Amino acid sequence: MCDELNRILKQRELLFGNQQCWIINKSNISGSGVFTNKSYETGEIIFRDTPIVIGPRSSVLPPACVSCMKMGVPLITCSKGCRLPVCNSECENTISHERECRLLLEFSVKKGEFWSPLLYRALTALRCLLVSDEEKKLIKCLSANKKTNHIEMLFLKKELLKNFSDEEEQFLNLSCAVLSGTAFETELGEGKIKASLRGLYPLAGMMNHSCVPNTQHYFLLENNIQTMYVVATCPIPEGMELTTHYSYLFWPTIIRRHFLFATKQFWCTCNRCGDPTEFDTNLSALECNCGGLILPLCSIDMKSDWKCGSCDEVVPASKLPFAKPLEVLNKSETTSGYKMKYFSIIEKFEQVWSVGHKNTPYEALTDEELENKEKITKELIALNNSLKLGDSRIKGLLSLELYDTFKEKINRNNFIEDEEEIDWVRENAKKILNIAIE
Ligand SMILES: C[S@@+](CC[C@H](N)C(=O)[O-])C[C@H]1O[C@@H](n2cnc3c(N)ncnc32)[C@H](O)[C@@H]1O
Repeated sequence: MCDELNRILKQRELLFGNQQCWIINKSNISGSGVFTNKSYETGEIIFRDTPIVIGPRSSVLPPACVSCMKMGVPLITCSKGCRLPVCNSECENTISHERECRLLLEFSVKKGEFWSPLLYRALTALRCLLVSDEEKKLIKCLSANKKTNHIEMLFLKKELLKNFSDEEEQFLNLSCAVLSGTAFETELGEGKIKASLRGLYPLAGMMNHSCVPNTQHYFLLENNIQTMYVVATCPIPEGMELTTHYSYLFWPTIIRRHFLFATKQFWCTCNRCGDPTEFDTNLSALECNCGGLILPLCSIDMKSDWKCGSCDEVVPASKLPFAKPLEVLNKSETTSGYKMKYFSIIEKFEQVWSVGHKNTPYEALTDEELENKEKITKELIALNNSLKLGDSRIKGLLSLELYDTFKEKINRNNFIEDEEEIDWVRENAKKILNIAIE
């Protein structure tokens, strides 16, 4: 399997002019993974990847033109009867749309006056039928979600009158499972109005998950291809496995692990998940009535007791507020009366993203509010560092917020403790986010 993958991926890479500095090998984390062939510095690009297919996500989201993927423009129904939304006749006549349009017509799309949201949501899976034979082989090598009964198949069957052949049906089912197991979310569009898409990036899709990943990625539209760049977030020695993350990294262990299980069907056992204190950040802790912190005795055993580090109170798993951990995400107070320390972290993030923006622009802030924004932004950057997340995207965004806070302080001639820090923070944001900053 690794040999076949290396061969096809290498050929693909040459097609896009990259130089191979990675290899697919057996992984100690799970199955196969991507390994480096040389060492990398923080911020260095490791590889570029291009999607086998890209298109709408299967969930309910505002639609975009299926050709140019523009959102927020009036959409019309393709006049040839495929019932997909396009924004004008030019988009209706692109080569890529004509191919999928023809395919849909071959399967006899049910008649209808308007474009079909169901076909729109199933389109990315359907596009898998149109890829080259070599790319079909690649799809067959990628990790598939174990779930069956894919919603896209239901949508297609509802909107098409003709049946798929057994071979087509099997490949479509597999494509749905691979999309759900391996696709990356991405956005296309200008300004704030962006279409939410998913793309099957075969090399990046071979990277295993870690809650302390050593890479992050960003997308650039190059020659009309939504290209993914995978970058080192810390120094990576030659031969090391490259890891990415499939869950939000500031969630506490119990939530990350349940999320990974719900979406990708595995229980993560990385170093961070195995450490009840999450590298001394206590991000997972519950606040005890005595003022101490309650932590799991074994953080990778979902049946483990939890214990307060100050008063030694033991909370059995059955009394924990996590009967349904993912529901905890929507509540600030947990049902059993214990508050999660994590909620104070969410509050801080919310403050950082809102103060200085929208209803409270920088000019309207009091000096005290400005100081507070600086303080909590620095706290969150420190938390990023304690969690060993290196030059993560969040650190880049936080650095940008801190830089804007410093700029406002300079405008006001307010005291700045460490003037060199301003340049350092600006350079950090620039480097991590790959953007120009004045
Ligand atoms: C995108 S694939 C990664 C490549 C995969 N290892 C392979 O051999 O095809 C994702 C799947 O790999 C496995 N996986 C990834 N990271 C993992 C981890 N940290 N622990 C356990 N399994 C993991 C899970 O089965 C997951 O659904």
